[in-house]
Amino acid sequence: MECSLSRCHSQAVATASLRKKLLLLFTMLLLWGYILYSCAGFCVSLPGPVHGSARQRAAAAAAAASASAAAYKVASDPDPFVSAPALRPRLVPRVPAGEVEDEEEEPDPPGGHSPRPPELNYSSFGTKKLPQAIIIGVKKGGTRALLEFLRVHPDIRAVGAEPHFFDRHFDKGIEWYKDLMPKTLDGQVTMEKTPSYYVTKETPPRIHAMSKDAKLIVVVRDPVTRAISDYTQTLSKKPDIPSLIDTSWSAIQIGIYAKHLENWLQYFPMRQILFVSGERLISDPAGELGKVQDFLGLKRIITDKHFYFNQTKGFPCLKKPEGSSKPHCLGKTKGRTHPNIDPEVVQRLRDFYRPFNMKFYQMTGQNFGWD
Ligand SMILES: Nc1ncnc2c1ncn2[C@@H]1O[C@H](COP(=O)(O)OS(=O)(=O)O)[C@@H](OP(=O)(O)O)[C@H]1O
Repeated sequence: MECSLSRCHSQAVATASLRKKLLLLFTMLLLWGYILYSCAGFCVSLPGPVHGSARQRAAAAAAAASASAAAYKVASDPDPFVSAPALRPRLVPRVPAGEVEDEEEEPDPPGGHSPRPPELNYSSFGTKKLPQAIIIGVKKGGTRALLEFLRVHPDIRAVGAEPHFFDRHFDKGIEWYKDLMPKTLDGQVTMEKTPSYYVTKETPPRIHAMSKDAKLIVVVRDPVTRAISDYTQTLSKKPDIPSLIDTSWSAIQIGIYAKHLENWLQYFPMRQILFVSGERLISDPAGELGKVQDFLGLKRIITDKHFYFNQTKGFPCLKKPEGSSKPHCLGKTKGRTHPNIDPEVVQRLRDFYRPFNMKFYQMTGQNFGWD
């Protein structure tokens, strides 16, 4: 079909302008799509200005979600504070050494990861990895407090419940274990805590076979107080436990830290094991957390400003976990009132542990001040 020169020209101009408009519209659509895609994942609950790369921001958001989930858990606890158990001086339960210890009383729900509101679910990001760092002990040392405090760090992702893979579920295979872990982005550290690992002979070679570079963290506490804490927990479940000090009782054996350390040193060098003071974790949580962050090769993000001392609970709590404005104390099974133990019994325990403590100080090069 023919057209006049001027008509053809105006048609050509109209087509070109329409093309331009369409191109502009398409570019805008693309841009909006990109912005929406980015925001859907990362913008939902960033707690405040977060600096750094997109990856760091994503990591910060993931940690915020984790901390927030922990706060949800505590908020749903009907009684966040302790109640005094019956006093049972002189009683120490007798349980054969090596018998399976009871579970932590307030793990996260089965399935491992902390409960997390759907809009804060970042689990689709990253990949599951085997842990690079494990809190291996000790039972009643303050392991839950350490893990919950560490979870504030944007570069730490941890499974909430105790997996007990290397001591109880080893037959389930390494893939089962890996599948319990939360997804992580590059540069984030995957962690778990199972306090019974420290005293289980099979565990060091098994962890070594998984990774000879694994970083191991042990929260140690005065073995006398630790034993009483363990006893208090057993008492809360079985009020009729027998009354005797018996050094073969596993709760007493757990406190012979030097003996257990020898097993670990057959597989791991001392530089790969960090000993956290359970006492300082209470008196100076930020100081202990500083050392742990250094050990893990992470920036010191968790500092004094994250903690406050809750007078009612008598323990430090998280002031404002990232992603939440609610303070976060551990639940009622953490920081229980201990029964009054006969001073004679306490003295016997002190005397029993003294030489093992000295050996432990010597092996670690640290004086924990328990005597
Ligand atoms: N911030 C904070 N809040 C509450 N409790 C704290 C805290 N820091 C350390 N602790 C001490 O942790 C003790 C329990 O240790 P674990 O978490 O290792 O216990 S368990 O082995 O997992 O059952 C627990 O022992 P008990 O005092 O005997 O209950 C506490 O003394």
